[in-house]
Amino acid sequence: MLTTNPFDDDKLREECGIFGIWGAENAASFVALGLHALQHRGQEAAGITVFDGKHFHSHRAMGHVAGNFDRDDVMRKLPGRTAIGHVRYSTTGETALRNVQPLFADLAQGGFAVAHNGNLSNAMKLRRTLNRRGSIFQSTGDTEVIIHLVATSDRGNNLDKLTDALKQVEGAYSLVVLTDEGLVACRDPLGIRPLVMGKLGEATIFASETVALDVIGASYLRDVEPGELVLVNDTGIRSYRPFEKVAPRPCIFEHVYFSRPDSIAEGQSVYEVRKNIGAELAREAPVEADYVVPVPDSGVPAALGYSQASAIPFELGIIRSHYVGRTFIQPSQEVRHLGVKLKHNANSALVRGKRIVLVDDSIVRGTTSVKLVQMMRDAGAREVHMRIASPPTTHSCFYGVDTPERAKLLAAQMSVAAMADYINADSLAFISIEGLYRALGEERDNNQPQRCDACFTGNYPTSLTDLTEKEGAPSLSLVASR
Ligand SMILES: O=P(O)(O)OC[C@H]1O[C@H](OP(=O)(O)OP(=O)(O)O)[C@H](O)[C@@H]1O
Ligand SMILES: NC(=O)CC[C@H](N)C(=O)O
Ligand code: SF4
Ligand SMILES: [Mg+2]
Repeated sequence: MLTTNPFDDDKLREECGIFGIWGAENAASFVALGLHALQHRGQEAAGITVFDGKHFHSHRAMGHVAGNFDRDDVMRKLPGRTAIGHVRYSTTGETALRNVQPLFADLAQGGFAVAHNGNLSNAMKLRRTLNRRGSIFQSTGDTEVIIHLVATSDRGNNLDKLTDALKQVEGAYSLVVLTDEGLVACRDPLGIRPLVMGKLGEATIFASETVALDVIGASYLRDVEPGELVLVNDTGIRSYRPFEKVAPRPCIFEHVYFSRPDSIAEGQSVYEVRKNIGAELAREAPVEADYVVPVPDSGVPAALGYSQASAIPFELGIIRSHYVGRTFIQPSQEVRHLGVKLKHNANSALVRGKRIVLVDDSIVRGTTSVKLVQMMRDAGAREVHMRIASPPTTHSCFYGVDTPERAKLLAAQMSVAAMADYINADSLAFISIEGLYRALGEERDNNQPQRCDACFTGNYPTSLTDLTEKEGAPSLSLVASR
């Protein structure tokens, strides 16, 4: 079967970025710019769908936004005042053109286009049911089940059909949906993935992160609320809350790694939070050293915070090449190792003879840490201490981040002491889950955590129907397995 299941996938990637705009001439150009600012969220493929008042037009392509949506011949074919777009890292369904979003279908009531950030944890089950009822899928991903549920809904208009569909899915979704009734933006009831709303003149904009508003000079209005559907069309902007209200569980990893540091996430500067995490880490896991060295780029703000709180000078002991993509997207373990070497190099003149604290945001497989600790030693560092600005990543994500299966997560296999040995560091420490919440200005409620932190705790905020069916085990075993 060509359909891939997220739990079979061995690659480590990020998530997706979405963007939608209503009411601007050449809407597609704004989407292209917005997607460019969201490129860090997905580098496999990109797509834009526009509605010109009569017809829908789409262009979807493998690769980056630049190189596809900076071409006149492509942009000329995307006319209209309303558009949505997507940058993709696959979580369900292979990296192939048929899975590139926005997905589009001509339904009985008209065209329907959707762009999705997140992952549905019961997509495989829904797909099997829909298949049995005669649905013919064009893609192998999770998102298309939403289209089939809309297509087969007996409700009246697109908004009601969409609501009906979303009540049947489980997991994480931030969506922008385009129909001839308007542009709809929505977040799942737990608000696991982000989605913000902005304004540029008369135009209304939705984007995964505020950096996508900045790039086009739009102002931030507010977050789309968990469980909210916002419909924008020529009659105005209307908000709907069709789901039973539950306590939100936004993804805590957005603050640690995924979002760009210049974004404002849930009202907080991502950069400031990362510095706070570094400062908490310095308090929780101090060490005597000569320099605090960040693992660029993502470790930089936390390292600054660590340095400021510990009064150990911040220095660039590792220089990163800007011409190498993320290590994430390399297909094999061998190439991934090579990727890390290509990407980072020691600043030997600085680190020789020094005691170094290396600060990174996370350890997933350990590939980066093993390489960089050795790189510091080869460059003559006297001691190498590793500090990580998140708790040990012990569990996989099923909500739109492509972490590897549990068995491949270093922290799922060994203790912190064993990990220190494995990466050959003089010491290794991770921030505690409580410290991470403190950096966000909160105290973790252990009975009802304020956020999704499942990759660190195993406390998944939804059922994981597909995983449970695959493993034949109740998902509660995961919840209790911390
Ligand atoms: O333990 P590992 O399996 O090596 O994964 C963890 C590393 O991967 C990410 O960095 P990456 O280099 O992919 O991207 P970045 O440039 O955004 O930091 C993350 O920031 C860690 O450095
Ligand atoms: N990373 C994501 O948000 C991916 C969206 C969707 N699940 C896909 O695989 O295309
Ligand atoms: S499992 Fe981790 S990465 Fe996934 S949504 Fe929860 S906190 Fe975020
Ligand atoms: Mg990194």
